[in-house]
Amino acid sequence: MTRVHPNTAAPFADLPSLPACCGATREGGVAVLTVWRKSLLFSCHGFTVFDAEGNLVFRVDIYGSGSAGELVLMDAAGKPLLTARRKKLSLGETWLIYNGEDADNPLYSVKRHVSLLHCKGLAHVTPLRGGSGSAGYAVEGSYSRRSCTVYDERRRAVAEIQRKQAVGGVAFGDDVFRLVVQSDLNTCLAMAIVIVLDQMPELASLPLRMTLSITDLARVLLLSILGGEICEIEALGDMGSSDFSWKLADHPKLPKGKTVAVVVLDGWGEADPDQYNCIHVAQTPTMDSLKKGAPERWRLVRAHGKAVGLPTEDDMGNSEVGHNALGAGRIFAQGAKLVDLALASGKIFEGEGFKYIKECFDKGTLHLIGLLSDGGVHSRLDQLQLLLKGCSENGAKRIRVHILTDGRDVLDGSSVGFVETLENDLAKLREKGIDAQIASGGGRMYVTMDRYENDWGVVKRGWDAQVLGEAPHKFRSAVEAVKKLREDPKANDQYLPPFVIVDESGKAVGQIVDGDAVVTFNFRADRMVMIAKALEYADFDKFDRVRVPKIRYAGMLQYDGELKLPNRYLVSPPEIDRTSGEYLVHNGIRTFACSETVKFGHVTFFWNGNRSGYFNPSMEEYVEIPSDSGITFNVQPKMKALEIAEKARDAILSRKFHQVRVNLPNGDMVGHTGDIEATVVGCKAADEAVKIILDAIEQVGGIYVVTADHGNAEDMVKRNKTGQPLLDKAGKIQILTSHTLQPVPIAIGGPGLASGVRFRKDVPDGGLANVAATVMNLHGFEAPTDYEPTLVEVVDN
Ligand SMILES: O=C(O)[C@H](O)COP(=O)(O)O
Repeated sequence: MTRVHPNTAAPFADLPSLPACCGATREGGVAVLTVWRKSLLFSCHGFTVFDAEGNLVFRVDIYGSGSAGELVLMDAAGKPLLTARRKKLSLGETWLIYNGEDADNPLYSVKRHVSLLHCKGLAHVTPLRGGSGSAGYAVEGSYSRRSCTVYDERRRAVAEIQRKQAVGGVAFGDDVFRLVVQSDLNTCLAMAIVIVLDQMPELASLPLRMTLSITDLARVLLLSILGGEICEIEALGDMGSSDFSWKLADHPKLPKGKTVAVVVLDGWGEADPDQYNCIHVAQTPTMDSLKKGAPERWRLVRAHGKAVGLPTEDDMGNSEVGHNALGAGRIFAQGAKLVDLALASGKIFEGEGFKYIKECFDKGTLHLIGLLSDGGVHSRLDQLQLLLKGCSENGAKRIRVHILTDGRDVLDGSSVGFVETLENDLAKLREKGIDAQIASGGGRMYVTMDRYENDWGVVKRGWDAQVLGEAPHKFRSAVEAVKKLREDPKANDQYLPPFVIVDESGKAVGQIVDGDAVVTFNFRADRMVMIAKALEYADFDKFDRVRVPKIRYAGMLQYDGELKLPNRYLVSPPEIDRTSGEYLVHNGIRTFACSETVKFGHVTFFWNGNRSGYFNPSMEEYVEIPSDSGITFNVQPKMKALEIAEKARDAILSRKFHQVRVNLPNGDMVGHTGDIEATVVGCKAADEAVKIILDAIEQVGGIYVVTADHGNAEDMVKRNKTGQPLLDKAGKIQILTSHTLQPVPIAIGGPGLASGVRFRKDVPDGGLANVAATVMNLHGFEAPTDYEPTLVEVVDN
C-alpha cells in the first residue's frame, strides 16, 4: 500500500501514541505489524502483536471463553492503552473506544455496517469528542478473509488488514495476519478497530469458513443474516479451502534430491584475532578455507539479542534460542522475554499455574529452585526477585530458596555477590513477617542442572539436598557456604558441592515435605527436564528418591510440550510450531540428526521447537553418542567430535538421507570451562570433524551448510569498553566462561550446489532464523512466506 499524503494535521490528540519499541517501524510512515490471534497467557485468548523487528508491541488477553464485552489493548509491558466496550442496548452492534481504562467519555464508536446494499462496508468509526484532529473512518472489505481497508474521510486508505500470502498451496490459517498502518492513522486505534472487528461474530473467521461447504440455499440464508459480507461469501465460494497445508512449493531454480549436511558448531563466533580467540589460535584449516575460499558463500549472521527472540541486544545468544531459530525459521519471543512480560504485567500471578501452587501458601512452604545469576540463559536474578515479591504479596508465608550457583553464563566467583543480594532480599521479607531463607545450594554442573540424562547423579545430589535436607556440607548461612567452599583452590561456582543450611540444632531449614509448593524458576528447558521428572513422575527409577513428598509443583515454563512436563507452569512457553524439520519431513526429506549426549537435544528437541521425539520415525533417524560423564570437558576437549563426524559421514555415504544434521559441541562445552589451552584443542577437533563431513559431501555430490548457534570460544576474556582484557583485583586476566554477543559464520558449498547460488546482499542483518529458509531452498523448496527470508539467491551465470 503506498502512502497517499503526508501527515498534515495532529489527528491523534486524545489517543495514546504508538509504543516506543514500534516507533522504529514508523520510519517511512508505515507500521507493519504481525497480528497473532492468540494470547501469550495460558488459559486466555486474545491477541499478540509484533512489529517488523519481532518486538512485542500490543497484547490483548481475554480471560474465559467466548466473546468478551470489554477488551483492553495493552502495550508490551501490559500498560492499558485503549479499552473497547460493547455498547449495551444498541440497535445493531456498536463498540465504544476509551482512553486507557477510562469508564466514560469515549473517544470513538465503532458501529457495524448493516446495509445490504453496500456489500463492502464493514464498520464505521466515528469520533465522539470532536476537536480539530478528530476524523471518522470507514472499514471495508472482509475481515473474515483478512482483507480489508480502513479509509479516512477523504477516502485515503490509512490501514489495511492483509493475509499472510501463500505460496504454492501453502496457506496459513486466519490467526496470523498483517496490519499495515499509514502514518495518517494512529496505530493503537487501528489495532483497536481490529479487535472490535474480531468481536463482531458475523465478521470473524469461523462462521464464514463454514460457508465453503454449504449449499446455495444455505448461502442465501446466510446472506441475509450477514449483510455486509455478501460479496465476500461469493468470493470465498470460488477460493476453495483455505486449510493449512504442509506442502512446500518447488523452488523455481534449485533442484531436489541433493544430500544437504547441516553442521552446527556450538559456541563458534567470529571475533578479532588475538591470543584469547581460541578459534584463531587453533589450527582450523577447514573453517579457514570456507571463509577465504568463496567470499560469496561465506558470511556472518546474528546470533544474539532480538535476532533470536531475547529481550535486549545485551543478551548473549545461547543454544536453546539459537537452535530454535535455526530450526523454526522465525523469531519467537523466548522464555526470558515471556517471563519478563508476565512479571511486568502481574499476569503471572493470575494464571492457573500460580493459583495451583498458591493453594499451599496457607499451610505449606513455597520452595523456589533454580540458577542464581543474571546470566539470562536459564534464569535471571531480577525475575527471581519479582517472583519472591509477588509470592509474598499473594500470601506465601514461608519461603525457601534452593540456589544453584552459576559461573558458566557469568564470571566465576560472581556467586558470592548474587547470594549476598538474595540474602538481603530475603532479610527484607523477614522484616515483613515472612519466614524466608535460602535452604540449600550447590554448583549448577554438579547439582541438579544436568541435561539430556547424561548423569542422573547430578540430579540426585540436588534431590538429597533440596527434598531430603541431606548434603555433605552444612552451614548456617549461604554466604558463608559459598565463601567457604570456594576456598578450596580447585573450587569454582559451576561445580560447588551440595550444601544445606541448618538451624542451631543442626537441622536442615528447608526440606520439601507433604503439602509444600515447589517452583523451578529457570525458564530454559534443557537443564530443568530431569528435575521436573523427579518432582512430577510417580513412576521414576532413575535414582532412589527415598521419600516422595506430596507437593504442588509448577515450572516457570512448561519445559517439554510433547511430554507436557511439568503439567503446571507459571508462564506459557513460546509455541514454536511449523518448524523446518516438520515441513521437510512432510515433503519427503529423510533426515538424520546426531550429536553427543550433552548437545543431542540441541539438534533434535530445540531444533524441532522444544519437542521431543520424531515427527515421522520412518523418515528420521536421531543418533545420540554417549558423552563422557563425571568430567569437566577440558579434560577431554576433543569430546566426541570425531565419532559424531564419522556417524554423519556414514549417514551421508549411505545415501539414505537428504539432510544430515549435526552439532559439534567442542567450542562451547570446552569454552565454558574457561581453560584456554583445552578450548584450542577442542576447536581443532571440531574443525577436523567438519572436514570429515565435507569430504563425505564431496563424494556424494551434495551440499553443505556450516554454521554455529552462538559465540563462545572466540573470546575467552572479559573486556573493557575499548576491548582490552580486564584484570581482577589480583591483577589476573578475568576469564570469560560464558557465551558472547558475537555473530557467527555461515558457509555454503559442495559439488551439489548450483553454480549461481550465492548469499544475497540485501539481508545484511540476517540472523540464525534466516537459515531455515536457506536450507529449505537448498533442498529444492520455497520456504513458507512467514519464515524469515532466505539468505541465498540464484544468479544466472
Ligand atoms: O547450559 C549451559 O551449558 C550454558 O548455560 C549454556 O550453554 P548452551 O546454550 O551452549 O547450551
